[in-house]
Amino acid sequence: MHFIQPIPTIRRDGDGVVILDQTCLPQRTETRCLATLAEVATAIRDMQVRGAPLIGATAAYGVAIALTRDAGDDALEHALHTLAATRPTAVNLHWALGRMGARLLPLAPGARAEAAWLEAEAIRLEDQETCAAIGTHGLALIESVAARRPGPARVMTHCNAGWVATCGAGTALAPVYAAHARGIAVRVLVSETRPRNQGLLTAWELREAGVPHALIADNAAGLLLARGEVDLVITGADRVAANGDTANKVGTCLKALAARDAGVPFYIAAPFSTLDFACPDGGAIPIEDRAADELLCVAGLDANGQPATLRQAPADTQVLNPAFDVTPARLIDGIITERGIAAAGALRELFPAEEGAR
Ligand SMILES: CSC[C@H]1O[C@H](OP(=O)(O)O)[C@H](O)[C@@H]1O
Repeated sequence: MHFIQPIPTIRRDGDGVVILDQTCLPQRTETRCLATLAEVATAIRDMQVRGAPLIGATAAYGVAIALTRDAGDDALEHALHTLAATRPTAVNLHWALGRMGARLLPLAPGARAEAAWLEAEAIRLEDQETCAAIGTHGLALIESVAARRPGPARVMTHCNAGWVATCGAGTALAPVYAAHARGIAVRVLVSETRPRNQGLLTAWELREAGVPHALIADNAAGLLLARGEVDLVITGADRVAANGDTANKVGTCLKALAARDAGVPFYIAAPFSTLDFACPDGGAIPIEDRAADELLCVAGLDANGQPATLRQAPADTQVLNPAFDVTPARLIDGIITERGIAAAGALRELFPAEEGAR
C-alpha cells in the first residue's frame, strides 16, 4: 500500500513550486508559492520547509527556478552557492545540489532549465520510493516487538521525521505508518522537541492519520525509558558520518543514552542521501547554531485563536542554540535505510563505494 501525502510537501506549479508552510503547523495548514531563488533560500533557512530529505528536494527545485530565469554558468553557480549556504547540517541539501550541478553543468545553457525541472522531479519521486522502502524495512522491527508482548508496540521518536519532513511517508515514521496500515497496534511517544517544537508536527501527523500517540515533554523521555514503557526508539537523521556517528535534532543523543541504559533498542532511519561517507566521524559534522529568539519566544494561538508570538525571556538573554547533536555509533543499534538495516559503521555493506557513493 503506497503512502499518499495528505497535502504535498512540495509540488511544481508552473515556473515555481507550492510548499506546505511548516511554520504555520500545527495550528493552520497553509501553502505558499515560491517563485524565485531568494524565496526558496528563505523558505529553507526559515524552516518553512524543513526535514533533511525535503530540504534537499526543495533546493533542487530552487535550482530549476533560478535557471528558468537565467541558465548561464554564473547563474547556475550562484544558485548552487546560495542554496548551499542556507543550512549546514543536513547533508541531503548538499547531496541534492551536487546531483543538480553534476547533471546541469555539462549541458548547454539552453538545455539546462528543462533538465533541472526533470532532475528535481526525479529527486522528489525517488524520495517517495525511498521512504516507502525504509517503512518496509523498519516494519520488521515493529513486528518483532508486537510478536513479543501484548498491547501496542511502543515507539519513541524525537523531532519530526514524518511525511512533512520528506516527499513521501517520512523516515522514522514510515515504519509506524506501515505498521498502522497493516493493522499492527502501535503507540508513538512524541517528544516536544524544544525549542522549535517539531514534535507538535509529529503529533499532528499521527492525529490526522489516526495513529495512537502521546506528546511528552523532552525531559520525560528518560523516565519513560527507565520505567520500561518504551519498546523501541526510532529517530530520523540529518547526516550520518562514515563511522555511523549521526547528527539529528538536538536531544537525540540524550535519548540514545537513556535507551542504552534501559536496554531499549535505538534506531536511526535515514536514506542514502543522508549518508556522508566523506565525513569520517561525528566530530567533523557541522552543527547549525540558530537564532536566540527560538528559545526566548514561543509561537502559538492566542485566546481568540489568532496566531501569536510570546516573548518568555528578555531579548538580551544570553543563549546557546545548537540545533543538532551527534549520537555516537556505539549507541545506535542499527540504521534503517531503503536497502535494509545496517549496523552503524557498516553502511558500506549496503552502499558500496564502487556504486559512486560520496
Ligand atoms: C526526515 S529527517 C528529519 C530531520 O530533520 C530535522 O531537522 P529540522 O527540523 O531542523 O530540519 C530533524 O533533525 C529530523 O530528524
